[in-house]
Amino acid sequence: MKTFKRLLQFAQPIGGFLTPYILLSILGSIFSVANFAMIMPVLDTIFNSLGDSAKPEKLMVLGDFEWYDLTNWKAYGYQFLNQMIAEGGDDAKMKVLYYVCGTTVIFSLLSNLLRYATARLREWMRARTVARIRSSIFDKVVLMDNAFFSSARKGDLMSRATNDVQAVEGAIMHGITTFFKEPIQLIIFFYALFNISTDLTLFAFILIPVSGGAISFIAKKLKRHSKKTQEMAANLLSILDEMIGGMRVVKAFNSESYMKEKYEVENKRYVRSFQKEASRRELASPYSEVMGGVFISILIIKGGSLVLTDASLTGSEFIAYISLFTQVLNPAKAIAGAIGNIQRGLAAGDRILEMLDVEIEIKDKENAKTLEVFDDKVSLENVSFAYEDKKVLKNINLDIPKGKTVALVGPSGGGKSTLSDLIPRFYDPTEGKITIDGEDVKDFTLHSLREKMGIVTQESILFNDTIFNNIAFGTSNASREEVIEAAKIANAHDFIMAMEDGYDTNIGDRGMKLSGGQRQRLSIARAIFKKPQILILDEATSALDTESEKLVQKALEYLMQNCTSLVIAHRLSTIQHADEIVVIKDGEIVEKGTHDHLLLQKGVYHKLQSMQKM
Ligand SMILES: Nc1ncnc2c1ncn2[C@@H]1O[C@H](COP(=O)(O)OP(=O)(O)OP(=O)(O)O)[C@@H](O)[C@H]1O
Repeated sequence: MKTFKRLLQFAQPIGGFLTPYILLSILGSIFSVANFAMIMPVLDTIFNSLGDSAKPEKLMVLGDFEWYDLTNWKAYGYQFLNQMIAEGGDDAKMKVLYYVCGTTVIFSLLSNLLRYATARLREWMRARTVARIRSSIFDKVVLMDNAFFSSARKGDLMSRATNDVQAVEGAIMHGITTFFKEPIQLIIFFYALFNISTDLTLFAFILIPVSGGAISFIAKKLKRHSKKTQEMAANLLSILDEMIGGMRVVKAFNSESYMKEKYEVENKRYVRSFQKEASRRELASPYSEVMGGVFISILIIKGGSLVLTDASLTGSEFIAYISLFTQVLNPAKAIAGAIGNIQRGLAAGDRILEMLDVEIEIKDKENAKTLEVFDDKVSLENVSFAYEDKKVLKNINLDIPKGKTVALVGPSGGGKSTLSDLIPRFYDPTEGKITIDGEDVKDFTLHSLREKMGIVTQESILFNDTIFNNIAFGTSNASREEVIEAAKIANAHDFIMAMEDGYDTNIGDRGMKLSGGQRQRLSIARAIFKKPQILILDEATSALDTESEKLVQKALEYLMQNCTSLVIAHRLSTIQHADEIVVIKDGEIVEKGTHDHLLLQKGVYHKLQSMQKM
């Protein structure tokens, strides 16, 4: 119930929807009852019991009787029909029949029009609510800490945002119908049934809880199973996602059958789980059908005895009662069917809410300041960092003075990328702090902090969009001149102009239509376009051939002149001119100094240099 309530909050403001929805449902149910009640005059006309009754002493006048007592409405209607018969000629009864059937058609039309209107309202509500859930998920994912993405599988996230949202969609639709519409229908139908026969309806009431108890028992079992099935669907999606992402490797290593097998195993587990769940869910419907059959039979026996022995019920009333009762079963069945669906949706809803509830650790603190200008230096003070339990950086002290270039070098896995991730706060240090001009970076808003930084990573991360939009990424009113200028500095202009649509060429998913070097030059252009004050280059030129590397290197050097830069490089030739070179090994700074100074030391840097020369 808590989950459902929270999901319903996405439907706010719900008042504007519920009032017309409930009103339309009430009206629809009234016309539906009236429609079924018309069977009484039809039967009474055909079986000749109309027109035989003695003339009443005083004619009933509309508005003169209690409107809530349906027997009065029946008497009024019969009085009207009797008059028609009394005043009509030989074919009066036939005319009455036409009249009654015409009215039935009108009632039927009205009740169905109203049903259609409620369905439209419900669909509108559902679409709006689900769109909001989807947006909330996206908004949350955008804000999530990087740490979340290393521990959670992408497929699982995707599955929550697609399959689970779909299941919730079904649950919301059924939920709205079940909680707001069907009970109204049930009340109105039961009101009519009580008016026809109190005895028979009281009797029916005894039977209902028996089936209700059994249905909720099935539903409970269903929920337990559901969560497992959703998780398996997420696994399937994960494997597919991994396979598509790693297609080249899968093919190059002839691992198609390995992947297929992996997928098949998971697919079979999913099917088994799904079947188990479906067989339980589908049980609800035949089960309620059978219960319905048993119900009706028992009612016919009881009602028949009221007609035959007691004579407290007329034949036409009895038939109308039974046909109305079959309609009562519809909302009751809908509720039973919906319980399963709602349980399924709630299990999915739990998974969605779990994701929305993930605590975001890297966020603006209260009263965070805007980082206006950067004047002096970026400092790492006794910084240590661990990915969960794995300590990756140990007690790092480092200054990056304004306008200078500091290079990080060292053996693979030493912690260079991790260190560079701490400055834009992709992660926060586990110990120590990072300051800009003496102030903790945590005191600044994330937006103003990251606004000052340009980052180019080993992997060029591009989006399925035009070249122009990829360079001007995140800026809505970028000028063409500025974009072109950035591309020229990054040595990307020429290859862009050689493409079919120039800057308006779409580069495909993650820039698939470009070569590795072209992708890298675009991400450099993107960083240049931002005119950053602090530049972080993590293997920014690794995917370039020697020729373009030289050109890009020049561009970067030009850029670095005006920037404060932190450069990570494996190829030491690219950072020889850095103001300071910092050697990181196993999470610790082992050497620091200029190129010449470090060579003289004959330590790790010297060793790395000699290895690259070989
Ligand atoms: N998201 C992560 N979760 C857990 N451990 C990680 C994560 N990212 C990196 N590591 C680990 O942290 C250590 C440092 O990694 P990092 O990428 O910072 O090293 P690096 O010096 O940049 O390496 P390379 O030069 O190969 O890029 C490695 O042992 C790596 O396995």
